[in-house]
Amino acid sequence: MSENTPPLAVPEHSVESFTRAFLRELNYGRGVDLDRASANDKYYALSRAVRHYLTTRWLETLRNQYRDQAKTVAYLSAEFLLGPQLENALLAADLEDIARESLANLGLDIDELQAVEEEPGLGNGGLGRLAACFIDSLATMNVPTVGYGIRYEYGIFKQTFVDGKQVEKPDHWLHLGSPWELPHPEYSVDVHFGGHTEDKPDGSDGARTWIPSWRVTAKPYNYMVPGYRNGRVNTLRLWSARARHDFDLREFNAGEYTEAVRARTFAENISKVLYPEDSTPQGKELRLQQQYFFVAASLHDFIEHVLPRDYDLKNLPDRIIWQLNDTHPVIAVPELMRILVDDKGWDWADAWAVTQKSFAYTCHTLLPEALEVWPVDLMGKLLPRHLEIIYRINEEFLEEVRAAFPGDELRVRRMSIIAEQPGRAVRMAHLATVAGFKVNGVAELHSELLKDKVLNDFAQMWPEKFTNVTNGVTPRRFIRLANPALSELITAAIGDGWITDLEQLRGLEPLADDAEFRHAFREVKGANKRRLAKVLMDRDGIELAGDGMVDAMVKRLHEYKRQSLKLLHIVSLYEGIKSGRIPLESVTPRTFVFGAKAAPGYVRAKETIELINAVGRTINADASLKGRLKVAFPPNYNVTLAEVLIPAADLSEQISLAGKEASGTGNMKFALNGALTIGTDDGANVEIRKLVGDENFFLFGMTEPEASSLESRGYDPGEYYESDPELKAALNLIASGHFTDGERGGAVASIFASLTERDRFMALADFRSYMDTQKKVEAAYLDHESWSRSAILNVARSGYFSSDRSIQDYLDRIWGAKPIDQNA
Ligand SMILES: [N-]=[N+]=N[C@]1([C@H](N)O)O[C@H](CO)[C@@H](O)[C@H](O)[C@H]1O
Repeated sequence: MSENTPPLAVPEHSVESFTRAFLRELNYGRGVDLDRASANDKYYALSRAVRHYLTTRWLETLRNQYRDQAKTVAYLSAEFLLGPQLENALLAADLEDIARESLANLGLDIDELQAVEEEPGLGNGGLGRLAACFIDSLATMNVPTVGYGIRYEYGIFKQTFVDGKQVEKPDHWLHLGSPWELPHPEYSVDVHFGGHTEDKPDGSDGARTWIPSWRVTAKPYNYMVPGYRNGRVNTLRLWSARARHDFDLREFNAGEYTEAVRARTFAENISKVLYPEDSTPQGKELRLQQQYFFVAASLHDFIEHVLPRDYDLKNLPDRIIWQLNDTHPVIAVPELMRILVDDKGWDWADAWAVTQKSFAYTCHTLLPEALEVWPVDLMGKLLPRHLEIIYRINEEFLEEVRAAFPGDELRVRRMSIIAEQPGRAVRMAHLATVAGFKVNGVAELHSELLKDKVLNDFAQMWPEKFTNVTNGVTPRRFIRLANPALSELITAAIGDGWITDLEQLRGLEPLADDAEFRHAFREVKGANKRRLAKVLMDRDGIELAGDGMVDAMVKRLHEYKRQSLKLLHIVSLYEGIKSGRIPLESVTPRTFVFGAKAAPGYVRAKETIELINAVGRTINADASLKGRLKVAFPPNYNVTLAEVLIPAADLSEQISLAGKEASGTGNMKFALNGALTIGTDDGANVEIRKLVGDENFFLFGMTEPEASSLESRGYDPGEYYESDPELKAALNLIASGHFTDGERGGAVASIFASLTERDRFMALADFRSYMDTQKKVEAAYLDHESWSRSAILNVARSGYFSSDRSIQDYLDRIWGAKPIDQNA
């Protein structure tokens, strides 16, 4: 900092100074008076006032980062499901009470202003939310970090229900602008596409010249990522696509008005909208454009804008680690090779040596269809130079395979980065595994299955490359912000150290045996249920079963997650009551809460939503059930709703077929908020059960080995349908059109057929075990003391599932970056 730059003063932490900052932003920032200000004006002014308190730390962090040139983690992710920003900024800046009092003095209710915020829905589900939790932990743990992603103009669609069917609405989250982003057009980067390549006569080994045919401008928007009261504010840099020239005057003058703006719309399409698929990639060209767009801009930004001019890129791996969040950013590998060989004139071998030390890859799935492959024609048309580089990487890699496994051409074909069947295509997971120096799964079981099955050939060749880092969630958002009542109870008992050291929750274990604490714990859960009931009534006119069990299943709608199995439980219970098989008074009052978006093109998923709503409508309208059973399916499940729903739950449904859910993170959030889990031994459920204890977890269903051996033996769902009368009765009731005004076709017919004929994810095979375990749940719930005891032990023993612990594992096992104390 040059001597004549006066140090930036941190605003005083007082109601008076906060009020001044708020009014200054309102008057000078928004140009309005308090009595004429709109809700958005007040929300904007409030957000900007809070930003003041964090900006000084932000600038200090950036200044120190340039000064120290410390090793930085660059988290490359096509998705960041950030959630509401204001509440998190207030918490990080320790301004909650000050802001609340300051606004109250002005006759304003801070909760009302917070509700104005449109949450940035820049992600689909677990993968995007994990990225957001991780950058929160990296900042709170003082790790120099930059998150790189895309500033989609339209985030994940808004879900509405019309006659129970999902109807998507565009999520124009920026229509009122966002007070949390700072554009930096001066750091814009040109990103090229298309064209062809030519020899580079005097070039270094492997160098060629790329003649692109078109380009767009990547404009960066910076977002603050504040650490929790530690003086560090890291940066999330999201790129927005712009045409080089917004407007072509020549075209306009020639009267080609549409032509004049064509380039602009074309370019802006790249960051227009998030692809709404979760675990089933869209092979569309625009998707590959999006991936290359943000990756190319990010690499250029760091190498050309962050590193000192004369930085020797040979040392790049000591200065930055590029973490690849799934295969979406893997095109970064040939991009770095292109920069080093074509632009910097390095020899291929030197470039490859640095590239192999610069990237690490996190795989988030086990579903073969979720592994991205790009047809070579499409890659060759859009990124001709990158395809050439991938071919050479593959060539040299297959030489290595042949050397390690002489004569095993089948292995060579299996491992090749280029698939030959059904069409020639680039296997992005193979490219990531060949180039990455570390490959990790996101839960112990997942990482084992990656080594034993999905990437087994690679694990045999490079066993040391494979590791595991079990996912985690940030306790700042998912306990402290989402569940203030529980936070106060915990802090009163063990202090507030748990917020940044979640293992301290262990201190609660003895209190599980304390009747008074159990009572207080139930009071908190009860209050959270009443809060949820009010939100669902105000938001969607939905009623909960008065003071009953809240049984929640909230996650994307996907057949492997088995919302259909949950539905079979509800229908079987209902059928049992209606047929007299189950006495109504023996049924524990229960509300089945669903939250789930289906990818717009995923027909079976949308049919399942339709059927859940149909069953819900019938049950909720059935007076004979005396309100004992309720189905609540609030539309548009997102981070904001999760923060109200999860703290209110008693039972967490984690019922995927074993071997299909890589990890899950909702399961962790529920356990940390005192819900008991009914689940299979899948993903992170296995580690949750191990830590909380079998007696505090409702395990059911086949294990992964049992499921895969049933599959290999040939699974016939019809056998289960025929042999289990309760199952048959439930399926037949659905098929009869009972829930669909007699309609037996459409969703009813296709779901009945898919479950009784194919049932790829074996819902019918696990039905009996699930039903029997649900009976254990009912019995256990009747004993409130033992239930609360188990719930408290779930909280106390789930500290491991903090994303801070995940980040420490990444630091220890993969990154080698170090926390840098800002205040040192
Ligand atoms: N894509 N993807 N993968 C997922 C989730 N659907 O986003 O990533 C999440 C984050 O790793 C996992 O918890 C989850 O099991 C997995 O299916």
